[in-house]
Amino acid sequence: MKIYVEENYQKLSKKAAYILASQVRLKPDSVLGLATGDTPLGMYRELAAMHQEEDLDFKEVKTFNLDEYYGLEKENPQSYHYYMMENFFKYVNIQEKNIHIPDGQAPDIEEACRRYEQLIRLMGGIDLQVLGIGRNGHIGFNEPDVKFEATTHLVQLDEDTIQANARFFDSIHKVPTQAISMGIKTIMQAKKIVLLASGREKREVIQRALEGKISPELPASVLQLHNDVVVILDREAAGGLKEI
Ligand SMILES: N[C@@H]1[C@@H](O)[C@H](O)[C@@H](COP(=O)(O)O)O[C@@H]1O
Repeated sequence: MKIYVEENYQKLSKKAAYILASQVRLKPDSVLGLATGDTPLGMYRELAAMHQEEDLDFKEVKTFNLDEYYGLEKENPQSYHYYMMENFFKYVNIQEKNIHIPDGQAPDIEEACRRYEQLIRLMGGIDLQVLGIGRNGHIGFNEPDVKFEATTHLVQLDEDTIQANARFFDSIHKVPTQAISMGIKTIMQAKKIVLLASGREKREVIQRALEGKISPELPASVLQLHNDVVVILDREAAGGLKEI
């Protein structure tokens, strides 16, 4: 595991964007696994700027998002579809046919999950997966006590996650209680993983995920078993690490 500690959020975002841009430059038809949440916003802004100013080309890039709320239409401003369009895709030259995000309204969820996994395999697997981390250690929407062997599936969200994400909704009662998420197995099959965490509120969970026991109780701890993980933290998030 390679851990970078950057001075602040802006530098963290630049570092993450630089790693993604290098991946795309080395392999223009890369398959990228993408995350939502507040943490990767700066990285998406940097990548959009690199597209405008340095011709970073997304024409052949394929993307698979980690997760989507269950029950929200794509047009809902709280959906991850909307987030991706508004914060990243509309600023770069990615082709719509190359964008994949779980369908939160799929009539047959199991079939949709199976198809999502098949598509990832068909595209040759994920070259680089970006991850954030939830306060409870979730990655994607893989909540504590998840099965490590799970692939894309319907998830029941934890109370803690619902509370953490309530800030994006008018009221906590509007936060969906379920989501479709890549599973831990899907994530662990990515060739390379980049985990981002910023801020004081991620300090404890980062320490436990990177230096604690590997256990389904803390889903992100499984990353200790992957052989190509880059962790990018700001100083605040790195503050609890003992080995830095
Ligand atoms: N499903 C997403 C995760 O993919 C994300 O990593 C996490 C942390 O979000 P943030 O970056 O806003 O702290 O929250 C959400 O629940």
